[in-house]
Amino acid sequence: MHKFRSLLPAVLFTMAYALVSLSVTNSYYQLVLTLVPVWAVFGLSWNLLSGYTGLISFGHAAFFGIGAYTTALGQIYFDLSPWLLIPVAAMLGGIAGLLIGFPTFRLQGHYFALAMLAYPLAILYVFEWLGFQEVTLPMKRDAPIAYMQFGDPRIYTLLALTIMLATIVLTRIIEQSRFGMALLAIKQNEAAAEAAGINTLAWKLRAITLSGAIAAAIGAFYAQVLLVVTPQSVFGMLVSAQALTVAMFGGVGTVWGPVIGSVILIPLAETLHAEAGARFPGIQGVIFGFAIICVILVAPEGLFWKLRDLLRKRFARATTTEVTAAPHTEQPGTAIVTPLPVARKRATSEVVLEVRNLSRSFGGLKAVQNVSFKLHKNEILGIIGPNGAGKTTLFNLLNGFLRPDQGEVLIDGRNMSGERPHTICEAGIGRTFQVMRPFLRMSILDNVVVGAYVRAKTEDEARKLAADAVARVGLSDVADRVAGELSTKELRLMELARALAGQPRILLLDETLAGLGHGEADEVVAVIQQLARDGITIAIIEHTMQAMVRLVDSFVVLDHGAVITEGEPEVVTRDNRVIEAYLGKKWVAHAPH
Ligand SMILES: Nc1ncnc2c1ncn2[C@@H]1O[C@H](COP(=O)(O)OP(=O)(O)OP(=O)(O)O)[C@@H](O)[C@H]1O
Repeated sequence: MHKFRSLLPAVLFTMAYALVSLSVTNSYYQLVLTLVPVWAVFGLSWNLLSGYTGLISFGHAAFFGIGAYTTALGQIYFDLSPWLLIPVAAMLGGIAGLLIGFPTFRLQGHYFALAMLAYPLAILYVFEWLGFQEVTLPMKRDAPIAYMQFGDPRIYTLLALTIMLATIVLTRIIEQSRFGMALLAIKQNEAAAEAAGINTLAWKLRAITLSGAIAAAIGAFYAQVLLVVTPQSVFGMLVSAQALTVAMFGGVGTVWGPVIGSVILIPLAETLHAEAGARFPGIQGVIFGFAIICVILVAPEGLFWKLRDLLRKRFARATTTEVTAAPHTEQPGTAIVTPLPVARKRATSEVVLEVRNLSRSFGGLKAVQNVSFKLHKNEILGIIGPNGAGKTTLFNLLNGFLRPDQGEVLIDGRNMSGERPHTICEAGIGRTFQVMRPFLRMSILDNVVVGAYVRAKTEDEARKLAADAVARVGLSDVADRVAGELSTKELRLMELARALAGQPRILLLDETLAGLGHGEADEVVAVIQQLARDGITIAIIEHTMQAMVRLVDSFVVLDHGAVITEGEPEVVTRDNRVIEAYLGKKWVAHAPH
């Protein structure tokens, strides 16, 4: 019911648009009315990949053009109906997406955007060499319906609107599913998403396949509307720019963005082209360029988000008095805190994680050298060492962010070194980060849901696991707040909950107490102790020893990438090599023995 209600504005908008377009008789304006939903769908296809994952594509014309030529050539050479050719175009667009995505997703950020630029340009020249400079679709006056060649141009508008509504519904379904959540998580922090068990490459490939299919389908329909296809008009730079501009102008990462962008920009550009195109050729390009500059300056994420933020601020101001007058509720994070110290299951002799001779260098720097240790079930192991000792690099090797140059990581006796982070997460290892990696625009609960997908089969199960994890760290009261508004302590607890939601057997905590005040650190320590009591095995990196001495069962001490000693806290804290590594040689003489 809720899902249906969220589609209501789109349905009402489409119906109103259809009513307006039915009353227009001028064929030029009718064409403009058809082009608005056409470019909106193209923008929606771009949005599905770039708006949700943040991987900007400058080359969506590749898919659009493949679709346009499929329907044109399919009719010329095989006399097939566009009703069949449009789905075929979608399939070819999807395959092209997969083929393009596989090599190109190896690149990040600007490199990805630039590589995407190359595809439509390359295909454009191939089509020119092949002699498809200007392809005119054959006229089929005898079977206009079978060949989608309607005498009444309003039918094209209605068809374009139907495709637009279908794309909006599809995007909405994706948004509210594990697919959409995975894409948003990738956009905000790909490494954190991967560590939380999301197979980022697989989701990105699904996104580009679907995006390519939609772009090709609408390209095929566009060819059918214009009845003539040239390489420039479907593979050209302006076409790719059009997808990007309508989505960026209207708002990225929302179904409304491309629709708003199209409704405003397309009639503007088309009217100017008709009125002044003869005197100022390429005036559309100028309009799109100008629109991009305006958006970047005034509303970098697009009109939709700017308006939404303004409305929210106004609404928040109107309700401030009510909020301050509300009765004081308990502070977040306090409910679960129990006094220290507490009895828990002692570490057993069962080894759950074994590290054997692990090494990793960066150029000439040996960040981790020949490190070996064992982590026993129910143990809390502290990994300490001065700045640059190799602690975080060690965790990155354990959870698959880095491949070791040498050595093995055995989880329950199985060698997992070199596996991808989401696979290691699936095997039962959760982790948090020294520099926190929240998904800032998402609520606490949604942040944690992302971590639950690795275990949950259904959306409901994921929500339940996430709610349990949020309760375990004491954040239930603030679960709906956006992560960007949280304090350091709440963010640390949220990261802990995200790792917990995947029901790990082993947790790797990287400086979870960093940046916390004294009382706050005690609260987080209490949560960690509770997790250990619940049977989770923990390895925790910490810079300072004080907080750790009362928390851990044993230490591994690193210096210059190598283990200098290991053992119980009482022994390790008196070790001369440890004192020397932390305080320097001159302190060794004064150290109590
Ligand atoms: N990706 C990288 N490329 C090059 N050098 C790196 C890289 N990552 C880490 N290093 C270097 O490896 C060494 C170990 O770094 P690491 O971050 O693992 O230490 P750490 O013990 O976690 O330190 P800190 O307590 O300051 O976080 C440092 O000298 C660091 O500069």
